Amino acid sequence: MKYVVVLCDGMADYPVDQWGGQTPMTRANKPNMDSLAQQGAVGLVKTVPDGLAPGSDVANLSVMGYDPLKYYTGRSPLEAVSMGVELSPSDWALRCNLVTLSDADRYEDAVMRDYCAGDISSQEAAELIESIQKEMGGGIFDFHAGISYRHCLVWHEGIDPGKLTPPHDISGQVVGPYLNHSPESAPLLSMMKRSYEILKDHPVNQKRVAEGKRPANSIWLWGQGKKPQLPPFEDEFGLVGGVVSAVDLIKGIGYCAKMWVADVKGATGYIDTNFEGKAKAALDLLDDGCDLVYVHIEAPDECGHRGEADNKVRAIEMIDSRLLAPLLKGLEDYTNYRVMILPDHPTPLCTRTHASDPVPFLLYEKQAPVSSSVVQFSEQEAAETNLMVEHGSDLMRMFVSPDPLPQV
Ligand SMILES: O=C(O)[C@H](O)COP(=O)(O)O
Repeated sequence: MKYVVVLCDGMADYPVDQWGGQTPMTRANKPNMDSLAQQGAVGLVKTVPDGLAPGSDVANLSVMGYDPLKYYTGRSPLEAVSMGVELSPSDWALRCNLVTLSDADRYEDAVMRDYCAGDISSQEAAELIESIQKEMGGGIFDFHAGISYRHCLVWHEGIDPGKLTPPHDISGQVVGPYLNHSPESAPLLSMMKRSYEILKDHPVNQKRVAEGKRPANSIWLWGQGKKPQLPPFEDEFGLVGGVVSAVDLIKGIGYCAKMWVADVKGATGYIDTNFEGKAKAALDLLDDGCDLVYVHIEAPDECGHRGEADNKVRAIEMIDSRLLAPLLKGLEDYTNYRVMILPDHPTPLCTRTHASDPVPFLLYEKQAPVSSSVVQFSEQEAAETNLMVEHGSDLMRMFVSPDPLPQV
């Protein structure tokens, strides 16, 4: 038996008034997902435990079968592992976004124009992070360049700085009320403010502005944590697992769980990603010996954060036609296989950030189709089956169990 998880980050949403109550999932033309839902077990799963903030870190740990209440130690340390950044037990890792702030006399009065600095390229970002490291790193702080706007700060012998707000939570808002002025966070706030002076006239940004692109004129620090300890996936589930993703967060979880991690050329974390390449990488992992592969697609989440309604629908349609279709075709080489499809959390267009609502899932087995009343794979139809998985980390056990899939 082979197992494939297709994790459509942020895909769930709320009914959109301008669309007559449709959600991106019901508006999208996704015949492959709908066909699997018609023959599979469909329900809702609570991926974000009460008391934890909704994010892909917590939610994907759940879906991978790791209870976040037991294993979650912060977002950035997971990303740091994927970036090859060594963390000692006394190090704190923080996510370091490159963001676009509006011009303002005082840093506190600036507006968060863009949490992703116009989707800055990794190459441009590396030059900016190099300048930041040169001016502010090398002592107890070290900056490490990652992918696009996503980077890492290591605070050696650091402390917990307290509440730090993700920049994608405050798009379009004045940043002042969201800055942490505590003594513990003081060195971080000081570096954020100083970064504006380092970056605002940087040649990379001067060129971006001249090209009509948004400048990456500040770092924004959040997602702090310490080195995680995950039991190997194979020890937990008796299966060799693999991960396909464009983003360090998911690859980092894979590395921490001792899973195989693929690198896909052209995987971008946005709607211009290499959908077909991710499908091929997943099939290659299965052919090379993985029993289970976890394929993560970031695009619907990014479209949600950016309020790009039509692009979010397109992202779902491209997952269905350019990733799921070739994946299912390749899986036909196996006598039997199971597929699980779900988002990790909603990223509603109306809020442009994450929500903790339970999300729809489908479980399908080639040789054991389930008679289902479901017509479309959607938030509403998943709620109507009354199949509810209260503890998200239980879903993986249901998926890989030798027992038949639940009848709904
Ligand atoms: O900063 C990022 O990578 C994303 O905007 C955060 O969203 P995610 O938690 O859904 O990946």
